Order: sequence, then C-alpha cells, then structure tokens
Amino acid sequence: WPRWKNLHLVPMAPDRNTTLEEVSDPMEQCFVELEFRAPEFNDHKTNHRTFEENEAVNLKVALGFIATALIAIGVSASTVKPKRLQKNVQFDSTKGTDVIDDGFDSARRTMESADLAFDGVKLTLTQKAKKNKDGSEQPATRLLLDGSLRGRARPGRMLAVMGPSGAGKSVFLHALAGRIKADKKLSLRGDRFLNLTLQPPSSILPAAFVEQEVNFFPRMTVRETVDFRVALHFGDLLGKASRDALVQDLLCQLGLLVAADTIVGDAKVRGISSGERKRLSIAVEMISSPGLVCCDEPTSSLDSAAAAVVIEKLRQLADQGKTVICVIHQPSSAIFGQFDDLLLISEGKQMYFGRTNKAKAYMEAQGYTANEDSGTAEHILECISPLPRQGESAEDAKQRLKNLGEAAVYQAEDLDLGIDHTDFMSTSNCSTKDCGTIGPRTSLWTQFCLLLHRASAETVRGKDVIFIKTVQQVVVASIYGGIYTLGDNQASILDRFGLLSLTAIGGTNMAIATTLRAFPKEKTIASAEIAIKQYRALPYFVAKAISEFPLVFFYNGVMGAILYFATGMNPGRFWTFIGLLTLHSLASEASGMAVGAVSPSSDVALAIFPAILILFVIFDGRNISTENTPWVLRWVSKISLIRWGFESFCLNEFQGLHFEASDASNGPVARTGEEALAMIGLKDSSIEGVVRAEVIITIVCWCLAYLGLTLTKQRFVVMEPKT
Ligand SMILES: Nc1ncnc2c1ncn2[C@@H]1O[C@H](COP(=O)(O)OP(=O)(O)OP(=O)(O)O)[C@@H](O)[C@H]1O
Repeated sequence: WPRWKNLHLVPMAPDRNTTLEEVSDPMEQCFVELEFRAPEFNDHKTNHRTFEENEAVNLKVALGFIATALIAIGVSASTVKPKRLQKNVQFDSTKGTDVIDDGFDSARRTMESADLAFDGVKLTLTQKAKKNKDGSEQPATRLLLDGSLRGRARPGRMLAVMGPSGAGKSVFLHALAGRIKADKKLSLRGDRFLNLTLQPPSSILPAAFVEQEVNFFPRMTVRETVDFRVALHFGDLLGKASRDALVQDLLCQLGLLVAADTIVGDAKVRGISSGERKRLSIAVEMISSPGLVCCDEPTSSLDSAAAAVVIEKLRQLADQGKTVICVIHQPSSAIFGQFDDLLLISEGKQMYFGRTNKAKAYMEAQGYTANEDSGTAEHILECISPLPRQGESAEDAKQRLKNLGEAAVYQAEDLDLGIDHTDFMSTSNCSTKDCGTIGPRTSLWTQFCLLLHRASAETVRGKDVIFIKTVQQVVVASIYGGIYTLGDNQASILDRFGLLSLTAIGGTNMAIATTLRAFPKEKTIASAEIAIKQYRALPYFVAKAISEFPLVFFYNGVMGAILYFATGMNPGRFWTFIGLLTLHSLASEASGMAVGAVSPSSDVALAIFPAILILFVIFDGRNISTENTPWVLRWVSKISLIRWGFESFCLNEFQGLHFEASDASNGPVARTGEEALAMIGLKDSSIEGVVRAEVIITIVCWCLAYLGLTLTKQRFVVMEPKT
C-alpha cells in the first residue's frame, strides 16, 4: 500500500508527457518517478498471459495438485499389502464369534481364553507438596493404588471390582489392561500374568475394553458402526457375506438388532439410548473375540432395567468362556448376583478378593455385621467406606479400613494365582515381546477407503449442519449483493477491493472457525482408535482432508454464484472465481486442522484462533508496510491466507476490465484492470503464483496437522515389574 498511498498524494494526475526534469519539487519527482515505474499500461498484454492462457495454467496447476495427491495415496497404499489368508471364510453364527478355518483364526491373533492374574499393582502420583489450611503438609507423592492388589480373573467367570467413589477402581482396571493414559506424574508397578505368562511392561492386553464414556461418529447407524470396525479388523480376510453374518451376530448377541438402523447420536444429535450405546461399545470391542472383557462402569447412568440387560449380556459372554472384569457401582442385588468373584478396593487398598457369595460372611467374620435392612452389596460397600458407619467415630472408621486392609493382605497371600515361582522366573525373561501391541490388521489402502467412506457419510448426513451453513453463505452473499453494485467508474475499483477483501476475510474466518469447532472432538475419537491400533494416522488424515472437498466446493459455489451475479463482478471469470474461493477455503480449513491437531482441546484451539485471524488481517499486504513491520514478523505476510485470498480474487476480477476515466480529477486514474492492480502493488503478481502459494500453505498445514495428530497420539503408562 505505500505505493498506492503515495499515488494518492500526487497533487495532479501524472501527465505522461511530463519529464522528470520538468518537475521542480523533489517529493513530486519521487512520486512521478514511482508513477513512471508503474506498469507499462499499454503493454500489459505483452507482459501478461491472455485469459485462455491463464485458464490453461490454472487447470495445469489444479491437475498437478490432484495427480500429486493421487500418487501420494497410491504410494502409501502400496507400502502395506494385506496378507490374504483365505478369501471367503464363512462365519459360523452358531458358534458365537468362532470362525471355521484354522488359518483364519490364527490370523485374528486373539486369545482362546484369558486367565489373568495380577500381583502388587501400585500406582503412584507425584505432585507438588502443598500446605493444607491447618498448616500440615500434603505429601509430594500419593498412592492411588498401594501395591496390595493381588487376584485372578478366570475364564467363564465374572469379576466385579467394587469400592467407594474415588477408591481407585477405574485406574486399577486401566492399569491391568495397560491403558492408563501417559502422564509424567504417574508411575506404575506390578506383575500381570496372562495365561500364566508374565506380561511385558508396555503391554496393552488384547482385551475388549469398554470405557465409561465412549464417543462414536454420531451420524453412523449402529450397524454401520459395527460393520466399520469389523471391516477394519478383518479387511480382506472376510468376504462380504461372512462380514455381514458377523455384524448380524454381534448385534444379536448384544440385543441391538432393533436399533441396528438407528443413528448412534450424541449430546447434540438424537440417537440410540444410553443402554444401547453401552451395548454398542461392548459389541465393537467384541469384534476380535478377545478372551478378556474389561468394562469400566458399564451400568453408569442407566436405569435398573437397562443396567440389568447390559449385565445379562456380559454374563452370556462369560458363559461362552470369556473372562469378564467389571468396575461396578452400587449394583442391585440382581446384578450383584450375576458376578462370580469380587475385588473390593478402598483408598487404593485391597479390602477383599474372593467369591462374591462369601463376601458378606467374610465381613461378618471380621466383626462388621450388616444392618437387617441392607442388601449384600450395600453392606459390603458400607464396610469398606471411609465414612463412619452408624455409631462409629472418624477414628473408628480409619481403624476399620486399616484392619480390613491388613486382613486382605493376609487373605491374598493364600490366593492361588496359578503361577509357580519357578515358572515365573523362567517366563519372565522370555516373554519380553509385547503381545498386546498388535498393529492394524488391514492395509493402508483398506483403512483409507473405510475411513473415507465413514468421513463422507458423516459429513453428508449432517443435513442440519449443511442446511445452516448453506443459509449462512446465502445470507452473507445476499448482504454483499444488496450493498455492492460494481460498475465501471473509478469508484468501483475501490469497491471491488473492499468487497474482495471482505470475501477473503470472511472465507478464512468461517473455514477456520468451523474446523476448529469440529476437528478437536473428532480427533479425540480418532486418537483413541489410532491408540488401540485400529488404523494408522496417515489414512485417517488423508481421508479426512479429501472428504471435505465436495462440501467446500458446494458452499463456495453457492456463495460465489450469488455474490458474483448480485454484485456484477467481471463477466467471464465466474468459474475461476469459484475455483479460487474453494482453494482459499481449503487452505483456511487446512490451517484450522493444523491448529486443531496440535491443540489439546477445542477450547484451546478456539482461544488461539482470534490471534491467528488478527495476524492474517494485519499482514494481508495492505495494512502495514514491510519497512515498518518488526523483522521477526515479516514472514507472516507470506502465510497470511487473507493476503493470498485477496490477491487471487483481485487478479481474477480485474483481468480484462476497463474503467471510465471521466472523474480523473479526483485522484489517480486506472483505465484498465491491470492499472488498478498496479495501484495496490499487484503488477507483477499472477494467479498461478498465488495458487502455488495457497497450495504450498495447504500442504504444509496438512503435514503439520498430520504431525500434530501423530505427536499428540495417546500413549499409555508402562507397568514396571513389582519390586
Ligand atoms: N491421571 C491422574 N492424575 C491424578 N490423579 C488421578 C489420575 N487418575 C486418577 N486419579 C485419582 O485417583 C483416584 C481414583 O480414581 P478412580 O477414577 O480410579 O476412582 P473410582 O474408584 O473409579 O471412582 P468413581 O467410582 O467415582 O469413578 C481419584 O482420587 C482420582 O482423582
């Protein structure tokens, strides 16, 4: 803009016949010199490509871009070929999830049964030492699990993990399965024996793990959600018929057939009920037919009937020979009665391990009798509660827990973990390979196809979102259209600059904000799926980026068409305008994805967003001169999408335009579009140059987003051997 500003300061319209020598004032000389150095107005056709040539270059750039993307996908897909063991394996629904064919069964790499023993599980939280209000000091380390936990979960049996709120039930279950989210403040010790084999520290057990809160893609149906995971798990190993049979069987086993074609939903989108959602979580986890099923509070937030159905389904799995471990909260007597074994935890200490039906007698033997009106589960929970029982003082309550803790350690010593000490020594060295960390079973190409299908279906089905965004585009374009009428007088040049600048700012704002709102939430689901090695980050990311194309094109088509015709923009430049709008939105979305991928949450991402937008606006090429920009920030104009968007729209719009010069006395005059572009320093710019810059920014942002997704991927705390 400095050149443009200077031109405004020239006291008269520069006369082409004036020579520099004739201008006396040195400042004027300078301005006139600038003006003389301005574009060779009449020669612009020799310096610029014709309209057709430009179209051809744009087309080449676009084709080059698409070809590069396809080559990249092809290369990545060909890096891993699926091991096709057997094409049409039949699924035998009469045998539950067993599959006929030995080769195929071994390909599933799952356990036949799971006998899981644990010993000395200890989880320590290291925190800053704090002073309490009474002046006492809170210790710097806190034992979330104190190392007394010892027990065994066996095939065909259900083990309940019970205790008061905050006792450490969930962290214990996660520790056992190797799924405590990595945190420098946490250190974990203990031994886990799976089928009598000591598990390596970083082992994620091959278990079905049902979390308390599970997020699914809300617009996929129940059947599609299960089918997606089945296809990811088995890939080409299963024929279509077998796959359908497996999905049908899983839905049938978990009582989900009625809801099979209903969308899953979430807090915003109405879908299946909470109980059905819990059962769906179990269904997707049961796909690999693991011997071990771990559920973290599968009945939470369910009414008693829905809770009973979930537990009944888990009981059926146990009856098929699975080992089921459930963290359970305040169970009804009917639900409590379904469990075979019980592990009681209070304040991170083991309080009891043994048969469920012997727990009451055990507590009574310890001197803690039940009230007449309390049920078994209620009585047991009351006995291990840190809160004083009726007639007890706080000191008595503390003593009660101490007594029960000591008795439990004594009781646990007699527990048969099925591990002979000599066996343990011999197996501990040889089982260092991590049997739990199995990679995705399908090729990158299969993962990409499935993920692209899911992403596209999810996007296209969000009809309410599509409708709102379309209305938004129509309204914005109509407002511009109602205000701007672009003619061919000199004032229309500034109007064009204004309109195109607003279009660039609005496009960037909308694309980044929309992406930042949606992507971090989706990232949570994808990260969890990637962490358990359902698929790799690359195919997810490429599928996500590609699935955005059609809708971005649609929104920009709607917006561009109204804007273009309502304001009377340059005739003959429509399709290039739509293409440039789409590219601008894609680049903005890519930058939104990069920010979203590295941000821990949507709130953080949205907090960063205004700063990014302001920087893009300041460095749009016209709001600050390069000379006065702090040198550390000079690079920002190179990545300001608003700058590139604005430039591309201007270069397209002004091409071939002619303006009336009758109001020349009001300031500098541009008779052609090229002269107008020269006024804002775009004399030497070209559409292909701007397109190249936006494509590079898009690719860099995608790479950053991919890196962000990979680097922020979920990791788990390793369980060091018990000391
Ligand atoms: N990553 C962590 N960092 C710090 N503290 C943690 C972490 N995970 C768990 N805790 C703490 O460990 C304790 C036990 O948590 P946990 O979730 O296992 O309780 P719970 O027995 O499942 O309780 P509830 O029934 O209420 O869910 C809590 O005090 C919790 O704050």
